[in-house]
Amino acid sequence: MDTGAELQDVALVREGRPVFAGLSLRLGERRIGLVGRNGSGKSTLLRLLAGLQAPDSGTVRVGGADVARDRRAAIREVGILFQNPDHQIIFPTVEEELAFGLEQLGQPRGEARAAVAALLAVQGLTAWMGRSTASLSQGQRQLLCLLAVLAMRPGLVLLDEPYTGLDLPTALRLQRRLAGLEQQVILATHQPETLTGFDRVIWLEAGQVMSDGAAGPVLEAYRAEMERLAGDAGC
Ligand SMILES: Nc1ncnc2c1ncn2[C@@H]1O[C@H](COP(=O)(O)OP(=O)(O)OP(=O)(O)O)[C@@H](O)[C@H]1O
Repeated sequence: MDTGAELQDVALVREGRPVFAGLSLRLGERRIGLVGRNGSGKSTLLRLLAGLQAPDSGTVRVGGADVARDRRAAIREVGILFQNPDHQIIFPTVEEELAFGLEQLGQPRGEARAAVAALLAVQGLTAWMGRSTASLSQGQRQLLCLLAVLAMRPGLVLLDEPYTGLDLPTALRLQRRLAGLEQQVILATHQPETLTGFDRVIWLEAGQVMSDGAAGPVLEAYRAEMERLAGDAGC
């Protein structure tokens, strides 16, 4: 069986501007970080991997499936956590939010609800079952979105700026939870320190790979360049 993800010669233009032009990447490591300045293409790369955005040309495969064409496979193979949980949460209660994805995968309602109850119990969050999603704090909403992703048991978990807006204890708890995941993780962030210990880091600049390799040297080069740019801007 194919594992991991692969982009082959991916090109994408948005509003007349090229975002990617011939990007090819084989993504097999268990923990991969994405860094890069605003607009460098991190979120778009995650959306391509989730099959939410189709490339203009080239292919994006996850676990062997063409995720832009095979939506069912994409939902099964890939889970994505957006930066803003408000873009992800659509149901009035925690139970409905968590059960929705499972029902989409074909689980009967009763089974999906039982799976949700079990998932919350493992997290020590049984009290969340009937709770209104609107009553959750930002950090709790972020955790709910992560649980919704994990409930689907995808092989690949994509995380877009998962720590933004979280207080330090909440961010550290989330970081520990993510570190413990058995799945493959690809995480885009402006906080390079959260990628320490990752197997691989890819630095994107204007849709191109500036550097790609072990976390230590890539992050060191990235930080040095960001400091140089800050100096150039006279900050
Ligand atoms: N909805 C959209 N419509 C048109 N162009 C878009 C859209 N979203 C992103 N882009 C363009 O795609 C390019 C890459 O943006 P993307 O959001 O992927 O970058 P990013 O690295 O995630 O940035 P940030 O760090 O600011 O979140 C940018 O040039 C951006 O203007």
